[in-house]
Amino acid sequence: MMTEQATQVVVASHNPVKISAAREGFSGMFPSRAFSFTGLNVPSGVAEQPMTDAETLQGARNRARNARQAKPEADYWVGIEGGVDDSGDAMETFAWVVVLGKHSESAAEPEQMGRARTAAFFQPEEVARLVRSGMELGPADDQVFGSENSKQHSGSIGLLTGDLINRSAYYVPAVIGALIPFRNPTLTFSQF
Ligand SMILES: O=P(O)(O)OP(=O)(O)OP(=O)(O)OC[C@H]1O[C@@H](n2cnc3c(O)ncnc32)[C@H](O)[C@@H]1O
Repeated sequence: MMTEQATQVVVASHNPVKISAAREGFSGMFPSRAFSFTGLNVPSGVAEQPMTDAETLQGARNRARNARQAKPEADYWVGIEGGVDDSGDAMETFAWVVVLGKHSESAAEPEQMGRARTAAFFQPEEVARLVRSGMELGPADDQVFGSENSKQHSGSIGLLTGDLINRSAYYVPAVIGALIPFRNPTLTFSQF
């Protein structure tokens, strides 16, 4: 009997919160399929701390594309980029998720892709001030909360909610959202 090969998903990061969010999102959307997940460090092509919505989306897209270039034999490539936007009256925090599917052989076939953004929340001024002065959000959180490497555990959202929602759980709905075009292949979603 032939054993079915697991569908290979490359997550463009070694951050365990991103890999576990991808795992939950894919298995939730496609419960009957077997997946294997690999983390891969690739350039995001944007600043270490993206400061606008557009830069954050660009980082997620670049990560997914660079992962596809580095591991073309996989089936899906996932770029997750956390960012902030300080253009309003306070510093908003969110992340973008971009999922790319296998390139079709035919040039006429559009690229398979999906994107979604997390919900947003606002940083307290104590953290925002440090980020405005050039610190990344992860280290700024650690300084304010006295934590260590929180970006790979609770994340900002976990520190601010007493872990009611941690960074991984916070990313799961956006991974699910980015998989909508793959779950609805007969519908048309715009390219980006
Ligand atoms: O190894 P990579 O994949 O780069 O993981 P990262 O945690 O550095 O993540 P990002 O590049 O996506 O995020 C840019 C910076 O913003 C921080 N950040 C973004 N969203 C965050 C969140 O929800 N909680 C904690 N830190 C966050 C992050 O830790 C970085 O310092």
